[in-house]
Amino acid sequence: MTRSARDPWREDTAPHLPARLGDLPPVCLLPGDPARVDLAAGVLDDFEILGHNREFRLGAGTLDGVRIAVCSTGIGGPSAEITVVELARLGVRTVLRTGGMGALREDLAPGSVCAVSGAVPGGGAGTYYSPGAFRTASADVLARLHDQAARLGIPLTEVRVASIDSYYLGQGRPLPGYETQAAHRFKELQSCGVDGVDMETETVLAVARAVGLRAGALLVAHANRATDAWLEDYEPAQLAMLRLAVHTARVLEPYPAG
Ligand SMILES: O=P(O)(O)O[C@H]1O[C@H](CO)[C@@H](O)[C@H]1O
Ligand SMILES: O=c1cc[nH]c(=O)[nH]1
Repeated sequence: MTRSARDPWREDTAPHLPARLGDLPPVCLLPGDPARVDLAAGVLDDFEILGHNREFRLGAGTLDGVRIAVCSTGIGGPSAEITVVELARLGVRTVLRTGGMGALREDLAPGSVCAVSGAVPGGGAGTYYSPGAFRTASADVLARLHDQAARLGIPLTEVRVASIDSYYLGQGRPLPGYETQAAHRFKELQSCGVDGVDMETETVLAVARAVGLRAGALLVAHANRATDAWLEDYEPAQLAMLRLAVHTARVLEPYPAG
């Protein structure tokens, strides 16, 4: 069978994600790190890995009988765009990023679990979708995250983020010979009205909106850039975030197609 370069699906199989039409439930969590897909086995029953291709590791499990998928996006906007576009065509209706961030606010200690209300535009691949628009999380996803956090006793802070397709200079980390540029860049980030930085949320929210999906983002602070603190024992914080994510996914009302 000859594939179209413009639309390189092989019948019902996605070009990048290891999945075919009909494989996935309507809700999918989106960690960046493929290893976080395996961690989801700690918060879901009957968890199984469905496939792995490049940075895209895909699994699914259940909570109280509700099936929930987990698919890693890899790092940055380009692979996050691919993930959201292909998940939409595979029949997923709601995506929830479950990622890490660098907090910019001093009071967000490493390990803090944060619900994203929105992301400022301009940081990555999301730029190709509604350029200049502030990216908001779906209101019902945000509301359910707060409900479930209260029910589970997980402290939750609402944040705005910038997603930057550059971990080092773009996030103001100094490199030899680039110290002044990095310091300037860090000040720029501190003054753009956001509480944290990551690398995918903006793209996930922007692309999801464009392809008709409901979307939200839950981020855990892996680091605090204001206090220069780094969380070495990261797994418990990731598990708290994943626990909140799956309980939220379980109670979301179905999101009907366009
Ligand atoms: O932990 P994840 O979800 O990958 O998220 C963060 O960690 C990576 C950088 O180390 C970037 O992907 C960033 O967004
Ligand atoms: O500093 C950080 C930590 C996690 N993720 C990022 O993008 N930056």
